[in-house]
Amino acid sequence: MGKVAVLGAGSWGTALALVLADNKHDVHLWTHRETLANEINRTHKNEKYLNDVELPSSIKASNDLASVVSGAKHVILVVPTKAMREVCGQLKQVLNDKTILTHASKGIEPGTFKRVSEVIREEIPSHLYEDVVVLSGPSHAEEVSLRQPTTVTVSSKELEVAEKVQDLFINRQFRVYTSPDLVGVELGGALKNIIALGAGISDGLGYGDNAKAALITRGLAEIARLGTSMGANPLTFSGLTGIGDLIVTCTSSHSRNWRAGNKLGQGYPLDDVLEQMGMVVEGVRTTKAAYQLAQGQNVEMPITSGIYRILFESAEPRDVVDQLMTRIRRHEMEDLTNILDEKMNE
Ligand SMILES: NC(=O)C1=CN([C@@H]2O[C@H](COP(=O)(O)OP(=O)(O)OC[C@H]3O[C@@H](n4cnc5c(N)ncnc54)[C@H](OP(=O)(O)O)[C@@H]3O)[C@@H](O)[C@H]2O)C=CC1
Ligand SMILES: O=C(CO)COP(=O)(O)O
Repeated sequence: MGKVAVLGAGSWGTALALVLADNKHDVHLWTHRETLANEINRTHKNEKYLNDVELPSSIKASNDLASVVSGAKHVILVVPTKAMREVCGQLKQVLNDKTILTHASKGIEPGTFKRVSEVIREEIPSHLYEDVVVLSGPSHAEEVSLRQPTTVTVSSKELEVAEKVQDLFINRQFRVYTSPDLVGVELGGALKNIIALGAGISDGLGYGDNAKAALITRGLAEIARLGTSMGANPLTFSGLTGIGDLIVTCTSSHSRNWRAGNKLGQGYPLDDVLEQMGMVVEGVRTTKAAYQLAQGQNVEMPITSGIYRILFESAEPRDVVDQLMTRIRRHEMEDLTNILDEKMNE
């Protein structure tokens, strides 16, 4: 099997490195911290991000980006969305061979409203890669690292390239599907983090399963509304990278977005919550991006707007729930049936 470079030794990068090592690839894991690289090579653990999980010695960690990517047929980018431009800037200096670039990050950039694959394409000259692929779906690192059954989807502009990434990762515990809808796959993964913050807030306030089910279904409706306005296929949101990821993130205490929301619902201030997490909470930046996008495109996203007000305008969570519950009466499926009708007539 060939050499694969995984960039980002947080929880998800380390878990994906494990899947690749299980598939007998030659895995080189890059971290920007020399101390962490040394610790992983010495202890075969990544205590901070995946405590207790034993890493095989076939995973070699390093903070030397050039040596990590040298000769790698595949480069997997798994840093937080916020760090993606910076890491791509470093990567383009050291990429020599034409590789397949896959990212597994979930976010949208505030200000530019770019999806992660668009950020990568902007930063890395196209002669350095065959295609940019996204890997997304309901997949907490903690469960993947225990080899518990997990399903994800890969997508790219060229479906054959996504199929190569499917081959790279698929195994008996990690089932990989393909999708031609790159936009829908990336947006589903990014936008579900906003709703997961909301589910955490709801739980933190002491509301029950009814409220959470409402957030998941009405959240999906507004994800599909924004996603479709950006060119996604609405059906993608009923798949693994839409409702699948929404369920896993809104209902699991593994989710950092849910955990952060839960603390907010209990009344802790955002800055304190983020500091205590020590891991990335992508939903915060993506809420800002989605809120701005929705305003610009005139797309109605009441839950996202409410979460934006809690995060950035110090709105009281209970007041926001009250406002959501007393909005003007609507037909439940109004916008989704309109979208589907339009698609059918295309
Ligand atoms: N965890 C999960 O279960 C899943 C996560 N994802 C997505 O994967 C992406 C990464 O998340 P995850 O691994 O969980 O995040 P973590 O917070 O666990 O780890 C992030 C890693 O990125 C590193 N990093 C941060 N900034 C930079 C930088 N400027 N240059 C280089 N490295 C940097 C961090 O290093 P440092 O220690 O120095 O901060 C850390 O090693 C996110 O977009 C997330 O949504 C997707 C599916 C599942
Ligand atoms: O995307 C994830 C699972 O699919 C992980 O979600 P969190 O970033 O909220 O932990």
